[in-house]
Amino acid sequence: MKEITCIEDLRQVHKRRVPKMFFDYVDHGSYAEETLRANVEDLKRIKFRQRILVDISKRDLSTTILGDTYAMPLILAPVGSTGMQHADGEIHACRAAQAAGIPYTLSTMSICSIEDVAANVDKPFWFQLYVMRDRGFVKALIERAIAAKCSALVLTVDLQVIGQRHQDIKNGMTVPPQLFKLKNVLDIATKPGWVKGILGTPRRNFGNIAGHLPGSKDLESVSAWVASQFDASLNWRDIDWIRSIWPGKLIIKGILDVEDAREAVKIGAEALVVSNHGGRQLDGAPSSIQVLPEIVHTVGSHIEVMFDGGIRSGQDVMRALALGARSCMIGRAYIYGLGAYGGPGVAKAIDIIGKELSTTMGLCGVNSIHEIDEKVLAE
Ligand SMILES: Cc1cc2nc3c(=O)[nH]c(=O)nc-3n(C[C@H](O)[C@H](O)[C@H](O)COP(=O)(O)O)c2cc1C
Ligand SMILES: CCCCC(=O)C(=O)O
Repeated sequence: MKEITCIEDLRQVHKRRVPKMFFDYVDHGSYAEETLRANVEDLKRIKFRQRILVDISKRDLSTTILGDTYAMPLILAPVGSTGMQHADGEIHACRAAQAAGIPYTLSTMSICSIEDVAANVDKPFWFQLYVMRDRGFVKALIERAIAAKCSALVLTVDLQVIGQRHQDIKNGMTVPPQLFKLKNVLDIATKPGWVKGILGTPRRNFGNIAGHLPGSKDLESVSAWVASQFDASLNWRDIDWIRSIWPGKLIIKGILDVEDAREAVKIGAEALVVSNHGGRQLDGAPSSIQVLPEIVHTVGSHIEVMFDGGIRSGQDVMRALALGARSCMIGRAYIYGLGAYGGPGVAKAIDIIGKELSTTMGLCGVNSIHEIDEKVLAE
């Protein structure tokens, strides 16, 4: 891994080592991918203000997230099917996050279940909830997260219907995935390391939602499956119900609009994540960074504002913090590391971003996270 110097290097190795259908699932976005591209490009356009001859010998990346102290303002985002990128991927990613001193969020759509992860890590992790039609099942999921001592509930609110990902349809990324489609068989045959890993674990199907998957002989497109299982009627009034079951910290993920941010404050969420789901849902939505300043300006003193979308470097984290985010989630950046090298690859991704952030702070003349504001940006 010595020659891996940036997240793009991890992406290239991921692409070589993991079957195309799973790499594409990560790398792509919905429809024409305008929002996916805008996330990355709009971040890159933001320029820093270099400052010199400031004592930057004692830089400290530590910060608090929802009152707990972490090594840096970085969170591993919930990513569905992580365990198909690398065997037991969720356990490896969670361990890497905990070793680096940052939070890990387990998706409802994970391969390793809440209980699998809890049994294999030392500290609490966060749980991301998708609200399905079967409310008894949703209640049971929340109760499982409580039993596993999850320390925050991340309620994702931007996927009541799924934005189409063209590549997934072409690749046979159905529920379950069509591994035996001829072009996938030919491709998978060239990825022996991945095959060995996956055959070596019993965890190869969605671990949290057994009973809500198509029968063994049925195949459903992801959109048909989401339409049959997810609750499109979910609305603000349901949050009280979730609150009545979940006693802990609640984070609303998937906010792009100031009015919605105000609602999140009104219902008493502890945090919100400014997010367009990594350009995988509403194509044509603004980039996350475009809407961040106004949301922070409006609700930032009432609720903790987190950010995700397009972060591929520590420079990008600095840009989001400069525009008012308190912390950033990364999705693809750590999954590229996982697909490339498993747990050590996730550790590498976190390390790369942390070092880039530290250097960027130094070159902007800043020593601590709470000093970062728009003064680190060029006019
Ligand atoms: C492959 C993949 C799967 C995802 N699955 C979920 C999920 O299950 N739940 C969720 O809330 N967000 C999910 N997301 C969105 C991420 O949590 C996050 O918002 C997004 O990846 C941030 O953008 P970035 O990848 O540019 O960092 C997924 C993202 C990717 C790339
Ligand atoms: C059915 C949702 C799958 C996970 C997800 O959120 C995503 O692929 O973006």
